[in-house]
Amino acid sequence: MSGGKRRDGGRRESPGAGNRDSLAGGRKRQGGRAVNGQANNRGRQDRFASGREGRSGGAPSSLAGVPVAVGQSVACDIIGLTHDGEGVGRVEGYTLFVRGALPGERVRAEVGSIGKSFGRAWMTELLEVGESENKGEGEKIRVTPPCPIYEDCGGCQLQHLAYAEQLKWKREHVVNNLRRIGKVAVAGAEGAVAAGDGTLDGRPEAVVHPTIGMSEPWRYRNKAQVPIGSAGGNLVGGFYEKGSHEIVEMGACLIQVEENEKTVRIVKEAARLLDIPPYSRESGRGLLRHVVVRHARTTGQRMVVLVTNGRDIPRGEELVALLRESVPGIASICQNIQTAETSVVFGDETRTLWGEDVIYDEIGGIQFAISPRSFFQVNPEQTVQLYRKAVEYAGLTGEETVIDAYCGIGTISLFLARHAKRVYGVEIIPEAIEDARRNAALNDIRNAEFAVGPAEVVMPRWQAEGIAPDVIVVDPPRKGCDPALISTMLELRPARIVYVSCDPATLARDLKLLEDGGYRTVEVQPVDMFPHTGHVECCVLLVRK
Ligand SMILES: C[S@@+](CC[C@H](N)C(=O)[O-])C[C@H]1O[C@@H](n2cnc3c(N)ncnc32)[C@H](O)[C@@H]1O
Repeated sequence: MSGGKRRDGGRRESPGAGNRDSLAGGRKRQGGRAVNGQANNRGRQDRFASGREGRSGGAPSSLAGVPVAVGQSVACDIIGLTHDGEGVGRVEGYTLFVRGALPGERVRAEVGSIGKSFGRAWMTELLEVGESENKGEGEKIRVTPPCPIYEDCGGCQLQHLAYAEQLKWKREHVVNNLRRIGKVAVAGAEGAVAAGDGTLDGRPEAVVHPTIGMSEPWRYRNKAQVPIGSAGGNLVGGFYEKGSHEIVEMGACLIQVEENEKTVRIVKEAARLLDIPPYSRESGRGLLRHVVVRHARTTGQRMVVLVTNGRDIPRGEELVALLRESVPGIASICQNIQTAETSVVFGDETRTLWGEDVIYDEIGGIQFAISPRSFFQVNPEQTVQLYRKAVEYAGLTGEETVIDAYCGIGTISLFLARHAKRVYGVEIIPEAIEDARRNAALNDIRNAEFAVGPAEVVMPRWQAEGIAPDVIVVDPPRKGCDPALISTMLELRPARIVYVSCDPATLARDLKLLEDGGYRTVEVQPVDMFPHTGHVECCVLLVRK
């Protein structure tokens, strides 16, 4: 498989890489090395033009009171990093988000767009390298991204940041959100008064532990969701270019398990061979929209889901036969029908074209059946760490009643059930609850029961039925918990709440509500479920005051 297309005709230098002395000894001159080719800059400028804040084409290139203009080359100090991996720069007090720059560096950047409160730019030269607090031999902040398509692909944001620094940054990102949005008293937080007795500004401190990372942070994803389109009349499938909906052909993805890479390649080749028309976002025509593949690490089973813009697949039987013949370990071939003009991947209807309607995997000694649309954590190695932490924070003795809200296919519920008297799981996707029930039976777990529906509706019903949980576990999607659910949790008054979150900002917002409602944040464990991306997962323990 070929690598993705490059705009700059080759791998861009990763400035600072290899300059060990300078990292240990603070800032050093780099001699103004150029890092971006002109062609690439133009591509970036196009993308900036579509940004919300400011314009690079058509609109004014300067604004009253803004110290930089579009197209201007400026030197700036980088003082932070956004979760999109952009360096936060300052020019005369004005904020510039600088793509490619890292905290502690001084860079030259070309301004792509400006607005009243901030602008966007891309780094053209590294002027001074940053300083690492990890001063071990050979440790660097900036490293050369190993992925050949990193600069163009929107999937990873932090490959140019050394892995140890990523873990450190993720913890800081969590701390900052808890402090700024959640007003949580975090041990070691700036601006608060630590009394040295475990209190901060008179409040007990929450401890945010170092991020649990991976020893080998590559090839971890067990699920690939690949958009399909066409380029030059050919079917392509790969990734959305950074900041756009243009689909670029991709051969390799270094955070995917190789099995998924191979499965996707076979599906694309088969679709080309059989002339299955790719979907076009612009016209709304064509058939194949997405190829979703999963690989179960412990059983080796593979699943293919063809997301199509309609029910009929021309030469569908031949396609299934080709996949059965060519994909090792294939256990399930499904079709999901999505005809809406939307960026939502799955439609409501899924049917099995061949094999089982699920594949099976195992985490921490528990078996799980996984359906095409069910949520299943994508990094199995780190999932064990996360779930063990959730069980530890739940502090179970075997006598407790536990509610697991947003339970998916019952993963956390079944981990908890081994240590609790009774577990109630609730989840909005019916197939996921079917899986959860099947999974409980598969593992002979009889003290867990599951309900379908919005957690914010089902929990008050349980409350009315007299279910009184000792512990509530929540693991909501990125938008966090529904306010009605938080209110019910506060009324139910469990001794402990364990909050598993994939978004530190919404987590912090919800912790504030829970703290205001009588709970105290005790411990926060960040877990790196998604190395090289800006995402971080957290497991949080709250206790009733
Ligand atoms: C981050 S996943 C967690 C799943 C599960 N705890 C796990 O670890 O596999 C969030 C889950 O919440 C479900 N969900 C989203 N909104 C919901 C709601 N209002 N009520 C119940 N479940 C919801 C999603 O379908 C998804 O399965």
